[in-house]
Amino acid sequence: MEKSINDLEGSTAGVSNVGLLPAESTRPTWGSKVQYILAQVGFSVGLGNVWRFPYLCHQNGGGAFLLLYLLLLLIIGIPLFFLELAAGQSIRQGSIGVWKHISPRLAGIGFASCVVCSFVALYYNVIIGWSLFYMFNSFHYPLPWENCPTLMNQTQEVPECAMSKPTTYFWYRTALNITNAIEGSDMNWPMVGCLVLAWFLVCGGMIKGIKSSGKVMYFSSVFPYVVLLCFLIRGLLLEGAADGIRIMFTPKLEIWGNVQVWRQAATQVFFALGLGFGSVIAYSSYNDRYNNCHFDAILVSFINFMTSILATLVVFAVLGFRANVLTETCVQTNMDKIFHLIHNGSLQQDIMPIGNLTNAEYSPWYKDTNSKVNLQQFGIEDCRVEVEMNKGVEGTGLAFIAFTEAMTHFPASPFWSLLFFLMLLNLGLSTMFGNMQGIITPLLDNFSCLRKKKTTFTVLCCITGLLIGLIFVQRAGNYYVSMFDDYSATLPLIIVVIFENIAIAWVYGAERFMEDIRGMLGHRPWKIYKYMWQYITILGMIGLLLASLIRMCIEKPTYRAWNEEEANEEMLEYPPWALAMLVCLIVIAALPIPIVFLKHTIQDWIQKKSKSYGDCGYSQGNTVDDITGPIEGSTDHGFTGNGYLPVEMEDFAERGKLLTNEDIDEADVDTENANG
Ligand SMILES: O=C(O)[C@@H]1CCCCN1
Ligand code: NA
Repeated sequence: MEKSINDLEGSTAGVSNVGLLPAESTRPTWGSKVQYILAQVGFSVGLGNVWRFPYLCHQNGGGAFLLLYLLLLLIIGIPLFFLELAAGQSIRQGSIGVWKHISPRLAGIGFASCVVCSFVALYYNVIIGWSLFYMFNSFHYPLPWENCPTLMNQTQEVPECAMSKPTTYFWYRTALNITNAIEGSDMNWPMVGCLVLAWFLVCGGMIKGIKSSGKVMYFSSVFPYVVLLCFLIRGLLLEGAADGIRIMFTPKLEIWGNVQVWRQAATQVFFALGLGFGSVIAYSSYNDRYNNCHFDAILVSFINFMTSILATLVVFAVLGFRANVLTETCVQTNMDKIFHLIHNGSLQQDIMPIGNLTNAEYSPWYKDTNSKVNLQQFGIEDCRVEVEMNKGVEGTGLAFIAFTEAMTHFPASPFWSLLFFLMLLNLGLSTMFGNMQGIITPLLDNFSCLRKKKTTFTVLCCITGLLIGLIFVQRAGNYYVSMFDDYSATLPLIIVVIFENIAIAWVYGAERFMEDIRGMLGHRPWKIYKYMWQYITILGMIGLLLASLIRMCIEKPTYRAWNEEEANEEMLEYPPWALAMLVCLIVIAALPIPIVFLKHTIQDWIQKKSKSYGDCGYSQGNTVDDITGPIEGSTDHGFTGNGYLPVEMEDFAERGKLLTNEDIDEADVDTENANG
């Protein structure tokens, strides 16, 4: 997709400036609608769908979480996704440009988008690195996570592995070589290598573009679905898979009362669609002006949602299988205990069930017997698939542990494993390209001095990303990934999107925006969107923001750590320095918004002052009008004064709309020169 944009940028020379709207005729457009949709899907569908969504679902009540997610997708996700698509398409600029266009004071929203995007890119590439690590390890037969390694010169298994599972051991010890807590700064050198490779791939993709045309894109977007489907079919054939899926779809409605679950569902909506990243805006800005962006919004959201469901089905099928095995072991252990107790006379012979109990029969038998004889006092416990389902598979490792486990049960397991990690690589890289575009494009647009050294700048970005990314490939790196994932990809996103929403619905004007969209679509979009943007999405997000803030204040933030000695996960509190770091993440991401706002407010104030003192030295950026020429008022949708903006702002909006990025940059430079 990068290629198409770059190509288009190069091919604009042949397009003549017809009519009075130079910006519209010089702006490059996508080669085809399919290409554009694939690019949007490629960016939005990513590791989050197979790695983040299933574990959130698993953590937060399965089916009930799914319903909640769908609800929030419909009332917050789609309206805001539509808003970003429409804004990009009508204003036809990258994230910084769009918000600057609405008001220069709001340009900070674009910078904040860039910061959030960089934070995500930093840890996202680490996950790609993990995938590469697993991919390389898939070339062994049997797979290295199939059996526990033995202690040196002995037949005994490594205790940490024997006490957990080979897949868990491989993840925590072999891949991450994780420390017991977030403290400690040893490097995990094999992972450093994988991260270098991951950044190398991203950098290569960014510089060269995807070489062999659209065909690669068709492949890279279809491939993940084929792999997921194969895995689903294979997964469904495993025993207990149906139970897993049944449990997933059984809504635990009580979680609807938990504000934190709402918060997690909503942030996942933002993360999945890429709201607030700026990449969506950048892509849609290359659209034809009359493209049906409402249809796109619904289509892309739908594909994204279905992908999450598909991935979750696979994960839950596998979890069900795993729970089935665990339950079997549990039943066996307890039956052995009962047998011994009867043998030494502690229990009556008649409670012993006749024949072997299946997993499904055990629990009813247990309940029935327990009401007659207190089995618990003998240390005999209930065994239920539902309970086993929740054991030990939470947090970021879920997909890696669950999937790797599944693959060991397939014939030709290394092949499947390779396929799976190739798929992750595929999903991750296309999203990383979108992310990098979300960082690099607005910066190049905004700082024209960088534009001549685009390649150097791209390489520098990647190297910086790699260097900062080294914190994630320490032995404690996984804990930083969780921290970034929990805090930098959540609260700041909400803040950015709230401001985006306010900027369009209240600064620019929802009615005006609706009219703009009418101009693009040919008909007015459903009226409900207006009310959504004006009230519902904003209130929803403010509620979310408050929920997140309150949680941060009353609840000590914790993280899931691996304890080597106990071979078990435990929740630990962040040390003070980590808390400080976490707060910094949020503050740094949100800071550009007030800074730019203040900068422009103060500048305007100074300008007004100097004007009222009759200072003629200042030219109010009128150079822009000279560039663009007259405005075609009648066919111009919405930007003619209808009282929503203060006059100066409206003026700016009018001018901005008719400019190419280059013009705006020149105008900025001119203004700055004039000011200086
Ligand atoms: O769900 C994902 O993996 C991506 C992350 C970046 C934004 C779009 N969605
Ligand atoms: Na992707």
